[in-house]
Amino acid sequence: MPSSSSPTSRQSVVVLGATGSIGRSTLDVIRASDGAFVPFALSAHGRLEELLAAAIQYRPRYIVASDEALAAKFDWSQLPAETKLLTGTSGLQEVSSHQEADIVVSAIVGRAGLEGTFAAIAAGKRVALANKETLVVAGHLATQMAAESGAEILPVDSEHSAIFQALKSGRNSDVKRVILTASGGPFRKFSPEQLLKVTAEEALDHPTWKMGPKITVDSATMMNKALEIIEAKWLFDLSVEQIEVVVHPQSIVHSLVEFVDGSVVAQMSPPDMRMPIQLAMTYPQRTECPAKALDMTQAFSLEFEPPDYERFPALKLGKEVVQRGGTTGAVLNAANEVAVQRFLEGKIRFVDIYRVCRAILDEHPFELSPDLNRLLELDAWAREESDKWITCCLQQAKDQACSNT
Ligand SMILES: NC(=O)C1=CN([C@@H]2O[C@H](COP(=O)(O)OP(=O)(O)OC[C@H]3O[C@@H](n4cnc5c(N)ncnc54)[C@H](OP(=O)(O)O)[C@@H]3O)[C@@H](O)[C@H]2O)C=CC1
Ligand SMILES: CC(=O)[C@@H](O)[C@H](O)COP(=O)(O)O
Ligand SMILES: [Mn+2]
Repeated sequence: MPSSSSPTSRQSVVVLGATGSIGRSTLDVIRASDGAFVPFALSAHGRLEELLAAAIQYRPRYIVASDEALAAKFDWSQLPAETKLLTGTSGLQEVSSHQEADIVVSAIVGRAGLEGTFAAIAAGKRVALANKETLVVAGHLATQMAAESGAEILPVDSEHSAIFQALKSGRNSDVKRVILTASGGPFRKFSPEQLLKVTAEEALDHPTWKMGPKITVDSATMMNKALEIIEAKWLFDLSVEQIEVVVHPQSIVHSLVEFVDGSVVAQMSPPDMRMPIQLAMTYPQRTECPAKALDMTQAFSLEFEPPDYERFPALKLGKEVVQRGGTTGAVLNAANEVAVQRFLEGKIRFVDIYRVCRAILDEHPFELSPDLNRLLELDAWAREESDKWITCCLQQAKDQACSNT
């Protein structure tokens, strides 16, 4: 069979978060697939004009406007007759578990991605998972449910896609460790003093990837790599000792796997998410991709350096959460989502993002075996506590106590 062959039958694709960075790249992949993939349902939250335009272009069976209040005010008169409008979380769940949906691309950002992803897992779908927060918050429940339902969780996150590919070189029992690459973000070379003053605009200027604002700030704090350590644990059933991080500023080597014989297998491609998105959809097949391949006729260099845990303390939280488990992932994720948002609003400093996460993790009522309801309760609790902590810190800053630390 030629390597550029398309999947044998048409696959109906649900794109949760179709208006985001991953969502738009997914639509590119679908467009380039020559009909091998067809959009079955598309969701959006705030960008309803874009959702409507996509409905007119792709004529999916469903669109989901997840913000019910916004959806109620929007003019849907141009919606094609064959496309049905659903709203809210129940709409996300309905399309993700629909019997005619083959693949669910989970590309909503943050905890908001959980309900749709869990519905897809429960229904036994192929889940092309970009929403790493599902595994950070509830990795033990998601993987257990997938084992029961027969759902396949295929990584979209570039590092995890690389590990998934490199693991094919040997037996899982012969893996010594996986090494996640990190770009180091825009502040890789900044001093602690410089980090005190960085702006949201600077944090949003990622050196190698164009992504949504939340993950871009996570890359700048290196919280993204902490979340990816947790994600790797659940995707590949690894112990904390088996996960390492190396800084690789070019974002060409997407990650590496070291086997017990000392051989290290890496996956390389230019930084373009369409490649891992497509692979998660076509696997085990590989097909031609709209993303460019590496040009090995040109000179280029690859650098690697150890991460600096002092300047980027958020990175330590990944291993801590893998070690402690239980409720820590849900609490860390919620505190981080709030802190990133407040940083983007100019309410707290860049360095305060870690401080909020540390404080809320330390004060939370730890439990070892929470169910999903309890995790979502703690998510809400951690959001409230994070905002209280920030308010208190801002109050103290007025007396210099916060800004001098
Ligand atoms: N971008 C990337 O290259 C990578 C992203 N990821 C992960 O993929 C996920 C998406 O990231 P990215 O595409 O960058 O993010 P974006 O911010 O670009 O897009 C987020 C998407 O989620 C939707 N959304 C936002 N809030 C809600 C909500 N409360 N309920 C339902 N939908 C909502 C948005 O809708 P709308 O725009 O209409 O408001 C949008 O479609 C994240 O989990 C991220 O960590 C992982 C690896 C790489
Ligand atoms: C594209 C992707 O997978 C992102 O998660 C990316 O890795 C972020 O870059 P950092 O390595 O800077 O976190
Ligand atoms: Mn990544």
